[in-house]
Amino acid sequence: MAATGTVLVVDDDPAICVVVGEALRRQGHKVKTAGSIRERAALMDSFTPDVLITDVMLPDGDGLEGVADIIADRPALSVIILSAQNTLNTAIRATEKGAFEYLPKPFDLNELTRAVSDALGTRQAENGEVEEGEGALPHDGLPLVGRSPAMQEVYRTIARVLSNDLSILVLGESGTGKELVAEAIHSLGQRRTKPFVAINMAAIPRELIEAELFGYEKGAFTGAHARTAGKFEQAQGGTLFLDEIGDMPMEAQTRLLRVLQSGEVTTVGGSKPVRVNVRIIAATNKHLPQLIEENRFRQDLYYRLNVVPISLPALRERREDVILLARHFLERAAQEGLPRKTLADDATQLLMVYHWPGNVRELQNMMQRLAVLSRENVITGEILRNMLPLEAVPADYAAPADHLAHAVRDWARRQLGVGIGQPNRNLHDDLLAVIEPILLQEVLATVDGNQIRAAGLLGINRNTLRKKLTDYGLDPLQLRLID
Ligand SMILES: Nc1ncnc2c1ncn2[C@@H]1O[C@H](COP(=O)(O)OP(=O)(O)OP(=O)(O)O)[C@@H](O)[C@H]1O
Repeated sequence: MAATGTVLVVDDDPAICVVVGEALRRQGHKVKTAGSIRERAALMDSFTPDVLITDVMLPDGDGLEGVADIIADRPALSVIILSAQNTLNTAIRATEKGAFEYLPKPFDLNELTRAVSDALGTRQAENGEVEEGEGALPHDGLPLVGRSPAMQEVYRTIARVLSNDLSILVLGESGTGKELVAEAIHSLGQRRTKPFVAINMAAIPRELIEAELFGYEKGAFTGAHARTAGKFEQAQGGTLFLDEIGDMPMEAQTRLLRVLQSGEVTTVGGSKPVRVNVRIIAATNKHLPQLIEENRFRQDLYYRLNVVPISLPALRERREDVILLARHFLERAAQEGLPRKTLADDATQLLMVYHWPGNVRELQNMMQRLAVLSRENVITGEILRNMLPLEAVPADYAAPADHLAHAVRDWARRQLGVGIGQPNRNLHDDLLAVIEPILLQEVLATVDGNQIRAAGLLGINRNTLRKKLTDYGLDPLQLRLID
């Protein structure tokens, strides 16, 4: 059985307290939250947590101060430090204070829930409570992976809507995770014990949308053999996810608006309205204001749905998440029993340069394909290139060193072709005369003309650098100005 315990979360950002608190509660932990050192101290008088998660920058001081004393008082307590000051210094300080784990902000919720499970597992193992082989704790944290600033913004908004029923409009290209966000809001929110019902407007014939949404009476149309409840009734008490709302026909929009205003649904062919209580989350990859202008979407419905917008960034706009996601999908495949695969450096490079028109869905499919089909356990750039559709590799893609190698080969062939057989060629020095000044210029410009630092970066001594500058006629002071 997975270890559960008591956790105190200290962070002055209420959104973080809510999201972290909910994720941990879902795993069966008992959680309390505090927003300052003072509140932390007050709570710790009456509540004995197994794990303390604390931010460093708190409104009334440094969250790390006092941690060593707390640990001295309660040796069984595990402390996890969160910090937005992602410096080595903070990490070192956290370790010196005896923290069990240090997580730089923005952090991945899965990583945090895993750290809590690990802390509890270690603690119980030390106390002899865990039987052999039971140490690995499953972590079914939040399904959303990503730690880019854009995703942190998404997490914050999700946290703010969990305790209310405001309508939400999720915007983003296909495959960015709109449905996943809707599911997360439902499963973490106050309606989680009730149904989550999804309907995709683009996947249903236009003439059937109203019957699907609002239900129909027996005999309402050919084939309507019995009264059938629509998605609204099916979602009673829970959440209704209206996917691809931009594809909803105008007539259905009018009817939807009426339902949202009145809170009552009347089936197609029926006359007796039924009261419904559902939270609406709509999603679209279309630009609704444009559709409004073209009279294809009702403005009043737009306002009704767009109470809280959540914009999901395209994957190419948050490249820092690509590798995290790729590893997540490979790990998931491994947990499903497929061979465990890792990514070689040149494979990660390739994943980072690709523009992902199909967003996270495309990345997920690609990783699943690799997990199933590749015979190698380490995925190299070569394997990736062979397995990807041709258009997956941009035509101009090459690692920077490949470009240079190509240019040098080209240069050498030209030089050898022109005047071949001439004695006393000095190709080595000629090549250096082409590339060396460029290297010197770039390095000096980066360090603002500072020759000591430039020599350090180049790995040559300062006198050698000065001599080269003179030989090439380069003025370091002017190089400061190079952009
Ligand atoms: N941040 C994420 N972390 C983990 N998995 C993700 C993430 N975003 C998307 N996915 C996965 O990618 C796939 C596509 O996501 P989803 O269906 O939610 O996208 P969508 O924006 O609703 O797409 P569409 O507009 O085509 O309906 C799903 O399998 C989902 O689980």
